[in-house]
Amino acid sequence: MLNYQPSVTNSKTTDPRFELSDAARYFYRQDWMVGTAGNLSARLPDDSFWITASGKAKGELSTSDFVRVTLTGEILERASANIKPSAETIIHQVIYSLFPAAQACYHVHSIEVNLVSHFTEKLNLLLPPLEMVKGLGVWEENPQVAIPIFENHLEVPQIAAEISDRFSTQLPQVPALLIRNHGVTVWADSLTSARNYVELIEYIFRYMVAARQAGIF
Ligand SMILES: CSCCC(=O)C(=O)COP(=O)(O)O
Ligand SMILES: [Zn+2]
Repeated sequence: MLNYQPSVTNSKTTDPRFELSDAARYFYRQDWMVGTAGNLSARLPDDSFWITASGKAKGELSTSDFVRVTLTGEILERASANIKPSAETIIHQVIYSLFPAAQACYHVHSIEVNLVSHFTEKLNLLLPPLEMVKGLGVWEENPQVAIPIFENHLEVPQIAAEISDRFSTQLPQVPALLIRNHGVTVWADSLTSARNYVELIEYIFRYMVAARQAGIF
């Protein structure tokens, strides 16, 4: 008997839009991608990337809710002409251009991100020296790790330009950045790692909010 594998199985393993949709549904259920908030992308071997279309409910994405764009933002593929790439695509372009190893870039909005973004007025937010920081790639005893913070300008290209300018001269210690009153963006060398980074960062932010309430940090 022929061992028939339906083609959908094959495309599910090779087309990152399935994993991006699953991740978005998971983040939605955590309250980190409420409504249409946030955007996710995955880089392809030709350096183009699939990104969530703008204004789509992130808890119920399908493969037609993505746009394939180049590193300069040119649209290559979409289900129909009225589907637009995320309004924040230019931030993903900057991340993929600055970090050639990045294969995925995830941006979510949680309550904790917005709370901790007020814990300092400086350009960097010091993270507590938790064991969890190792999951972000810093294997040090008592790590002193800070996450860069950017202002939430109305014009997204201005946010992207400030990220590009700052990171061109000073690389971040961890693959993550905060936009004040807005959200967090992480990048990683795989979709699985990007999902883990979001979870780790969200854990650290939850800890920071709870610790501040308890007068610890
Ligand atoms: C309701 S969230 C406002 C826009 C935003 O910050 C975001 O992450 C979602 O924008 P998109 O265009 O990617 O849907
Ligand atoms: Zn956003």
